Amino acid sequence: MANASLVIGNWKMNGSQALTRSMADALRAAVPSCGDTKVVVCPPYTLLAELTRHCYYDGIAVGAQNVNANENGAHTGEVSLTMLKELAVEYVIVGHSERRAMYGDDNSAVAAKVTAVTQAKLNAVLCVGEDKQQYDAGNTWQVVEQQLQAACAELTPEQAAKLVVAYEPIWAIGTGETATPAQAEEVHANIRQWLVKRFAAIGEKIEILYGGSVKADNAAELFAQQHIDGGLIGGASLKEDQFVAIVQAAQG
Ligand SMILES: O=C[C@H](O)COP(=O)(O)O
Repeated sequence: MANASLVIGNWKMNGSQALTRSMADALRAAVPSCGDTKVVVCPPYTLLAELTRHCYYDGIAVGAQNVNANENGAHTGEVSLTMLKELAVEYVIVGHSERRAMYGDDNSAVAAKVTAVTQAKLNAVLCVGEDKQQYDAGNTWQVVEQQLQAACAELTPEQAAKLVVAYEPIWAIGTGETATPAQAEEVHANIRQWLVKRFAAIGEKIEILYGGSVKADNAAELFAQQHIDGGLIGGASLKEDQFVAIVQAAQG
């Protein structure tokens, strides 16, 4: 049994055709069979086709970092779910804190995206998490609960089966400052309780990932926590050796 069932790399606005190929090769060589751990790589849109060409085999899936909830039409610069599906994308990150803070993804936009992604039968990776000020004020759970409530307001249990939740304390993203395993575990346990209350049996099965400065040297301890089902990895997912080591820590 793996320590963690899902590891997702979020390249953000980084990467190249060359990194796409070398990451695919590194993962293929180091983790030829990912066993119980699913590995997903989310590069920028422009690299999706290249990644699909190199990674389209069991165990490694392709993900996108965002999507437009509309089906098609006059939305200059946007990308639809149909377009992502044509590239064999299986996962879509929704509501990342960087999009919430810089690109206007408020709770209602996030809810529309989660609904659209799960309706299209892709996996929506819903990001939630508090900022430093909210953390210092002791409001972590209040913030996370509000984000969950807003994003899941319209979801049916069938759609919830395609949901993944990523808890990412904003103060730990790209800062090198990580929530301790115990801190993360406490929030994850609350998220699990909330999901079960909201979606009954399906809530037990929704994967809950931790994100925020996960590296090769802290991954195993985080993944060992009861309610941490895997990781959403930023910076370390751009380095082949780091990302492979994190996947191996997930495999146990
Ligand atoms: O999506 C990934 C998260 O924002 C975590 O990023 P990080 O691992 O660079 O802290």
